[in-house]
Order: sequence, then structure tokens, then C-alpha cells
Amino acid sequence: MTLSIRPDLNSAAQVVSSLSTQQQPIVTEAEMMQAVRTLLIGLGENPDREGLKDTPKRVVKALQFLTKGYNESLDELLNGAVFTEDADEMVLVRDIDIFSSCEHHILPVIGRAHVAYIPDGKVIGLSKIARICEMYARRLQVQERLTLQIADALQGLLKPKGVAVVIEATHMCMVMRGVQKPGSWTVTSAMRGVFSEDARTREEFMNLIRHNPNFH
Ligand SMILES: Nc1nc2c(ncn2[C@@H]2O[C@H](COP(=O)(O)OP(=O)(O)OP(=O)(O)O)[C@@H](O)[C@H]2O)c(=O)[nH]1
Ligand SMILES: [Zn+2]
Repeated sequence: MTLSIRPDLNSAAQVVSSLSTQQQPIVTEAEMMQAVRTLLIGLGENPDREGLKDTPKRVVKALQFLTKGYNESLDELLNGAVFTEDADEMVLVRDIDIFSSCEHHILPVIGRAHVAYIPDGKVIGLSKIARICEMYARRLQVQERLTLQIADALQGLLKPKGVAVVIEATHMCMVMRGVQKPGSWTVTSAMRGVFSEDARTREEFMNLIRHNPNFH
């Protein structure tokens, strides 16, 4: 059975949620390993030589790890860590490492996310902000969508006065192949609420993420 005979499932996330309800994988790990073996042969390699013998297994395992976000949900990662608080000043978690994979080439996207919000009665456990970034990054992504998904998740969970997300990342598909521009960085942002409406709030956020912390 292959994914293509499930036209009702138009994203990997839907595929995964269908897996968990059906309790049986649509594509087996053996089939995935066979596909990697085929790739190796297509590349002119001998998949039976010693160094490559276990490569299909390793590649499948590595790809499953790099896309493990498909198996995670906001509910589970939050573990209830949303608290009622009077705080109404900006909360910023910056320099969150991002390791994602671009959906066009399945090559690494490496960078940092800076995430801020202004609470309106509710705050979230700080680590959960990094966990939200991690869940969406560990999928096949485009940087723009990753940025929006993080912003929308926080907006939905906290209904804060505003959310700001900036991601700075370098795409290996632009570095190691294709246009080959190793120094290039892509910066994307998503501004919600006061960050989108009020230039001063946005400016404060941008200044905070520009400033170099002195404990580095
Ligand atoms: N907008 C956006 N584009 C991305 C991202 N990751 C990769 N891409 C781009 O997706 C595009 C795919 O273009 P194609 O022409 O179909 O693929 P390609 O022949 O491999 O393109 P080149 O990389 O230019 O060699 C490329 O321009 C990539 O740089 C991302 O996160 N966001
Ligand atoms: Zn790419």
C-alpha cells in the first residue's frame, strides 16, 4: 500500500493522525528501507558493501527523528503548563536552536527562532515555547510556514495581546547545492496583535533580539 492511494490525506500530519487511529502503518519500515536501498543503487553505489549494509536502516531512523514532530501534538507537549498570571509585559525567549528540513529537498534548515508574546491573563511554561518550535521544526517545512505555525500556536493557546516570531536560518539546499550561497541567511517573521498594530512594541522586540546578551 502506498500514500498515493489515500487522496483524502493531503498532509503528512493527516497521514500520521490516520496512522494512530488505524494502529497500522500505511508504509512499513521495511518498505522505507527498500526505498533507500533503491536510492543507493540509483546513485551508483553497492548497497551490500560493508559500510552501506545498515545505511537504509540508519537513514530511515534519522529521517523519522528529523520529522518526529508529525507524531507530537500541542496538547501533549504543553502538559497543562499554561498558568493564570497578571503579567502584562513582553516575554521573550530568543536564540532557540532550530533544526528543520526543507520540504523541497529534504535537506537541513539550521537557525534560530526568537519568540515573544505579551500576556493577557495567561502565561505559558517557558520551555514549552521552545518545545512548540521544536515540534513544528521537526517536520518537512518551508521557513515561512514554520514561522506562522509557531505564532498561531501561541496565539491560539494564550489569546495574548500579541505574538512575535522571527526565524533566522540558513538552508543547506542553498548552501551545498543549487545556487551555493553559504553566507546567506533567510529571515522570516510573523507578528500578531499589538506587534503587528503598534510600531513601538514591534521596535522594542526587534531591539531585544538584536542586543547581544553579555553572558555568551
Ligand atoms: N520560500 C521558501 N523557499 C524555499 C524554502 N526552502 C527551500 N526553498 C526554495 O524552494 C525552491 C524550489 O525551486 P525549484 O526550482 O523547484 O527547485 P530547484 O531546481 O532545486 O531550485 P534551486 O535550489 O534554485 O536549484 C528553491 O528556490 C529553494 O530555494 C523555504 O523555506 N521557503
Ligand atoms: Zn530545499
